[in-house]
Amino acid sequence: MKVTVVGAGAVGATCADNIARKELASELILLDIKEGVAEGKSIDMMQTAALLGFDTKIKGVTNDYVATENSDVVVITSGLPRKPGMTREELIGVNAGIVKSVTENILKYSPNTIIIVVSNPMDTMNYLTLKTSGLPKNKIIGMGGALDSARFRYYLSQELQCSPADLNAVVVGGHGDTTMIPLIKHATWGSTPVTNFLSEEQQQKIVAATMVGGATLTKLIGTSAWYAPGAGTAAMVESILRDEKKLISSGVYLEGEYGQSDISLVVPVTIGRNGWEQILDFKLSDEEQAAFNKSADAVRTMNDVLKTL
Ligand SMILES: NC(=O)c1ccc[n+]([C@@H]2O[C@H](COP(=O)([O-])OP(=O)(O)OC[C@H]3O[C@@H](n4cnc5c(N)ncnc54)[C@H](O)[C@@H]3O)[C@@H](O)[C@H]2O)c1
Ligand SMILES: O=C(O)C[C@H](O)C(=O)O
Repeated sequence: MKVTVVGAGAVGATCADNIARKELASELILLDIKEGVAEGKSIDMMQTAALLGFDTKIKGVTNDYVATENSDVVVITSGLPRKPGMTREELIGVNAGIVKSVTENILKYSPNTIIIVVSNPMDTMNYLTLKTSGLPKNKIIGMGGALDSARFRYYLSQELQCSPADLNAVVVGGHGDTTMIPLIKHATWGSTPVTNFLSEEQQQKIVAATMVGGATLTKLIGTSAWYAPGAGTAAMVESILRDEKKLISSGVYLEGEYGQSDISLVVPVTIGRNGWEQILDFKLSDEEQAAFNKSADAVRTMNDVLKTL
């Protein structure tokens, strides 16, 4: 199997590192526009192979799309990250141009690939990739829910003093500070609702912390996060290449599901060899559906900005 990761920055390199360590692919191409960066990081990672014992061959290239030919999966992480105080949406002007040109270049050499979009603002970048590529909708998947749901489980586990591995918790909506919706009433510990163990105040605190999870880290670090984003993206690559059909909430193109159409939003989906395969209907309450519709309005406003660029 062959995977290409575009963007050898913090998230792209971490994602590549996770893919190699798990031996998800035999061949891994890391591509960046900055001369030498992808080459250097690839050699650095390959020098861990003797220590970690993986067989994946990682090759770094500077803007050489020929090397990406016949990729089974392509991950797009190229683009600017936000700085403290910024929203993800403020990145649209620069990142839309980058994501569009990367998608066009990728398709020249891998016309049937599955694309995972990471660059922000993810919901709009995923929509843009779908419209630019003309690929079937199942082959374009936005990474955001994998990360936000992992953060949700982290904050729940801190409050419950339990293992995040024992928690099932899903975030839907947009991948934005105000658009994501951690579905706390659907979250379980074992098979019991977490709400049985948490006061209303604790629940609100967890939901609020999850929603600004990315902004909190950006403020602390000075740029946005990469360990969990890289791991979340690699988990999606794993579910595709191993045909695991794992339930991973992800950005997908909706055609009536969850009451929305002609938009990419994060919903619970299974991910397997065909890309995203099924959308699960979580039967949102009226209040949750209203929040989902509000997120859709905000994301649609950003999608409209694409027409002005
Ligand atoms: N969806 C999510 O959950 C999520 C999580 C984390 C980061 N992100 C987003 O991912 C993107 C990358 O974040 P990062 O922290 O890795 O940033 P970074 O600055 O460390 O890396 C970005 C890389 O993209 C490269 N690049 C820019 N234009 C390119 C082009 N045309 N072709 C190839 N490479 C190009 C840059 O040279 C740089 O190496 C940002 O937009 C960030 O907001 C999204
Ligand atoms: O917060 C960001 O801007 C990056 C990413 O979307 C995240 O949630 O970590």
